[in-house]
Amino acid sequence: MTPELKAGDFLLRPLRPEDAPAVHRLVNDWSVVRMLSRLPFPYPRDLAEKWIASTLEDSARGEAHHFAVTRNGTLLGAVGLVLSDDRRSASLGYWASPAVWGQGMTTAAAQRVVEWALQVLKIEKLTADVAVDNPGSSAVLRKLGFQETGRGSRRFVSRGTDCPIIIHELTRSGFLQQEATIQDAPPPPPVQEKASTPAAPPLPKPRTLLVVAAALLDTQGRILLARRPEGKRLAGLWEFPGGKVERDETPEQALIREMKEELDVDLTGSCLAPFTFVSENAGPFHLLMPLYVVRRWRGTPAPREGQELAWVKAADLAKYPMPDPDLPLIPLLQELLG
Ligand SMILES: Nc1nc2c([nH]c(=O)n2[C@@H]2O[C@H](COP(=O)(O)OP(=O)(O)OP(=O)(O)O)[C@@H](O)[C@H]2O)c(=O)[nH]1
Repeated sequence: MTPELKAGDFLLRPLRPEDAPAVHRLVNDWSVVRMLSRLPFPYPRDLAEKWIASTLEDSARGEAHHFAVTRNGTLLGAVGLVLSDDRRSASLGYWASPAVWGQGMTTAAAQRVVEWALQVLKIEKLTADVAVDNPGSSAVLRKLGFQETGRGSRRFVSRGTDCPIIIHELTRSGFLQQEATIQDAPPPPPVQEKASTPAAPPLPKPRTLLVVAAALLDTQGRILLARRPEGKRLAGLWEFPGGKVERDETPEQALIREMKEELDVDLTGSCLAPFTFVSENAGPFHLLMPLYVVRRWRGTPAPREGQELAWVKAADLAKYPMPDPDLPLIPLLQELLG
């Protein structure tokens, strides 16, 4: 199902039947509809209703996810993803009310949907087509890290003719690389007086981030997972509770602090059994994450930071989308608890 996502001031949510008047008013505008290949102009009201109904069916089947972009309850545009049959790639599309053009809304909303698609749906490749006379839309895609991969032509119903288009693509690895480059941009190289052999482009500098996490096990051998809340990096993914080790803290002290802050449980004096660790590229940093197994604690885990909690059987772990670095932990926990 299509979730609710936050992007700054904007709430992205599934479309609803009652959005039809606003969708019709915003799309039935030549400056908007001329850039959307499949829609006629004028745009009839019943098409808005049919489109919204189809987005709900597609979402229930997991074939597409369309989001209404709203601010303070007002619908201002939409962002959509249509998945391929094998669910490994998707095409991205969007439109926005001209009243908010140039304010960064489309970039913010599309960026959030792209992150969600790559991180939560684990999509490998996103594509987007843009009419050549729509440079604003190409600029949005470039800001999201898309690259032009080709040119083509497509029939635009509203214009009654074929129009040249630019095909753009963003791969999951390209997205991760971009995240790393933005956060760890190395200083510019010193200017060289004489050009010798051309220097290889600088590799992003890996910064190792030490994060501790715990697999809290209940008496039935279920593991506690927490879902990262909207607004945090990797929002929507399930992970082992924990957090960054602060300066002057041991990993165990950090774990006790994080468990108190996040779950209001007290691990003081509990057996914190080192189980395994993650050492993986995690985009903007290299993640080093010791994972402890903890079977006893004081208190009942409660979501103190707006996260959702779930007690999950080892066999069901793969049903909960997790950050990529966590994936190798799943079979290890299944072996421990199997
Ligand atoms: N706690 C935890 N973090 C994980 C896991 N897997 C994983 O990639 N991470 C990453 O490790 C980093 C941990 O940072 P965090 O945001 O939880 O740490 P924190 O509680 O100190 O956060 P704060 O800086 O927002 O207060 C995040 O980038 C997170 O995505 C996991 O299983 N558990």
